[in-house]
Amino acid sequence: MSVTASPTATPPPKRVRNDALIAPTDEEAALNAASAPSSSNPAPRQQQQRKNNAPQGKGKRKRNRRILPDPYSPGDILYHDVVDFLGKEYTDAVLAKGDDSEWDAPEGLERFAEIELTVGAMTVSGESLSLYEKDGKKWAIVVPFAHPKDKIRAKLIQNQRFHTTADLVEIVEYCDDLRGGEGDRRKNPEAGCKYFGECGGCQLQPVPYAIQLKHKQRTVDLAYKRYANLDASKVPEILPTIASPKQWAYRTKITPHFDAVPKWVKAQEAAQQAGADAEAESTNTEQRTWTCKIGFDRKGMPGVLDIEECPIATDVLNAKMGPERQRIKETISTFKRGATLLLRDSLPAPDPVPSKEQPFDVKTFDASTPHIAVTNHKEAVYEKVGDYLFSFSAGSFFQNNNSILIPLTDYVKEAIFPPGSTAKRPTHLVDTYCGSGLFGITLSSEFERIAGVDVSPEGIAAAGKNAGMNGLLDKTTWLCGKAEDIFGGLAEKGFGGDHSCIVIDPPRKGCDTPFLEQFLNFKPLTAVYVSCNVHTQARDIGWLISESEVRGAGKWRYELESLRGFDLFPQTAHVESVGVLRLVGTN
Ligand SMILES: C[S@@+](CC[C@H](N)C(=O)[O-])C[C@H]1O[C@@H](n2cnc3c(N)ncnc32)[C@H](O)[C@@H]1O
Repeated sequence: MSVTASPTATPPPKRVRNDALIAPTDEEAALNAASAPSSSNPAPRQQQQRKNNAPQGKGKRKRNRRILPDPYSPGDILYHDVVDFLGKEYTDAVLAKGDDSEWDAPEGLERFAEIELTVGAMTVSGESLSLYEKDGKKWAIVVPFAHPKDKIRAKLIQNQRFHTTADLVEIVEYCDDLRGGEGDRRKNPEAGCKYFGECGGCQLQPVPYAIQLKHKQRTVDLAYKRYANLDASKVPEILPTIASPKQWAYRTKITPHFDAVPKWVKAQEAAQQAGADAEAESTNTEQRTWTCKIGFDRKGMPGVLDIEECPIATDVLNAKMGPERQRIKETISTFKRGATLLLRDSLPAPDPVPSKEQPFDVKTFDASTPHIAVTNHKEAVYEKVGDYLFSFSAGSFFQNNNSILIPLTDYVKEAIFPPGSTAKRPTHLVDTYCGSGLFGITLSSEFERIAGVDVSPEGIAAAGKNAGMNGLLDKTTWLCGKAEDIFGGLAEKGFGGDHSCIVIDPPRKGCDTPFLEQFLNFKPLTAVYVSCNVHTQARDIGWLISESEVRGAGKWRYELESLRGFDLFPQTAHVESVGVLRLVGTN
């Protein structure tokens, strides 16, 4: 749908204000000084508490303007990047002055000014960091879509604490050190994504894949330095990131969204229909168009970026994108609000669907069966992982990169049963945050019994159904509740810490304290913590290691045996981190 209007009919788009990066109170400034990368950080859980308890009153206006980013949030991670880039000695010295000058950008960095920079480093999220120095003051400029050693022109947008965010105007001189990957369109015009530079999605696209993996290894390393609050001797060297077998066309779920027709467009249509504005219109020569855009968020800008294809999505999803876009464009005027589409890659429903009586048999499975795209949130989706078949409703959680699920689940299995180990073998598995049972089911052949827990009733229903489909009902139990609820009923089901292991796979916010407390009471032989947010994982694992030393009082403790990333999200800066915890000493 395309509609014209007078240029004054709607205000120009406003930039989204990033509240996460507004300046802090004096108390918060002191807190943040402590949260910069340092082994003397207070425990992160305490930090959060102290921030919430910050006194109110005097200087309230300033306080309201200057709110610290939440710990582990993108703003907090960027702040750590900026401090590392400028040098902690330097930022500590500025903060020690206590005069708020860390919020005052040096002269020459006025809003909307355009300046030339040479990029010095890359942030964890894949943006560029450039140094600006004036009158002895050091400042960082954060610009997307540029790479170390590039010479760039940037338009300054917002001054923050020790840094300014900016838009990329142009790359004056490319440096190829971190470029030349398959997604670098200058080198491979037919590869990669035509939306790179506008879409907020895949920050690492031009970077060669081997360097993407190294970047993610560094991200895991930095997360543990910044957030684990552990002595370096207790954090193992980060192992190389495990590559995704598919680096393009891997994503099995995409959710493009769109806005409803704006009110000004509807008002104008109504006026035109009524013929009331005929005279005004005849004198109005400048016309403006509104187009229905269906896609993803634009980087650093409000509004939707219209997307016709997404090269990291599977082929079947890209094929479905056209008809779905057409359907929305034809019916856009019926939407009162914007909405999000769902496109999910699935195997066709097996006929008959496997059951407890007739479980899934991988030998009869035809691997060449063409996939389909499911768009209804409630419809069942089918995915195969190794010898197992999974089903879940299209709108519920399942890992989005099927190509790496066998390496991932095999790795978790080997972490629990290291080849050649003479240690006691666990016979029972507790699959916490189990979703539709991915780990419990794929690891089932190694265990006598499996218990899973998830807060989502849909997830737990799917886990039960999947256990049935794969002939595992007799040895599995699935509980709907908070992760910590599982511990209350384990003993009566024959689960004891001395013969159990735990898989922990929480959402981005990580684990709640009651769960971690009860984990230490249960004391499993091994735990494998899988996480899509390495920063909260570092916090939780750091706490478990430190607290186990206190509680174990020299008799037992947990050791962080290994840490590595899995690349579930190629071309993006996200990493799935897997940490293996082993009980040392008497159980
Ligand atoms: C990252 S997903 C992992 C799911 C599953 N392990 C998988 O790989 O498919 C996190 C899961 O945690 C669940 N969850 C979130 N908060 C929870 C809580 N407090 N207790 C238990 N489960 C929770 C969500 O419903 C979701 O299924």
